[in-house]
Amino acid sequence: MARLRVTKQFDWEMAHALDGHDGKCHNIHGHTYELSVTFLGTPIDDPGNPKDGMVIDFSDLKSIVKDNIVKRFDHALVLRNNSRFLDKITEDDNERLILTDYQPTCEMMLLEYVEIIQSQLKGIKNVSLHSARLRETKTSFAEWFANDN
Ligand SMILES: Nc1nc2c(c(=O)[nH]1)N=C([C@H](O)[C@H](O)COP(=O)(O)OP(=O)(O)OP(=O)(O)O)CN2
Repeated sequence: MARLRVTKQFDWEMAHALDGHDGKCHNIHGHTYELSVTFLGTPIDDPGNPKDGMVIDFSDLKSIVKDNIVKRFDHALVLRNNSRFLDKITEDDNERLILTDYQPTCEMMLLEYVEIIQSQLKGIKNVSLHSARLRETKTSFAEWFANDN
């Protein structure tokens, strides 16, 4: 059977700061992030199986991303764990403060999301993560492709 790709898109609101950046992005600011995830696989050929004809059920894909990424990052403030803002903002002030051990750029956050998604796919045969795109603004996004890695 032919292999093909299926894609699902998600979005959420999130703030971040790029400490040390030489432009305006060193300030705390927010974006509507859009994550697009594409899976490659062969449709299940098993009449009677509830997933017959699907590479991966869009609903299962939704659960993977919503439960593990969107629920955690939506309306979060993402700061590097040595951010200068940590003198002023704590989890008491902002219950959705997420600290990262990397600079929270579009690229680095996308790498974290790819790792999360891949860990959730372990044990699922016939399908793999093909690519993912994280859009930060109307004109800026980062992309990851399995073939590049
Ligand atoms: N390679 C990266 N460069 C920048 C990142 C990033 O994550 N990776 N992030 C920022 C800022 O956080 C923010 O996204 C601003 O980006 P920019 O595209 O410059 O946004 P603008 O709205 O100013 O751009 P327009 O072209 O006017 O839409 C900066 N760089």
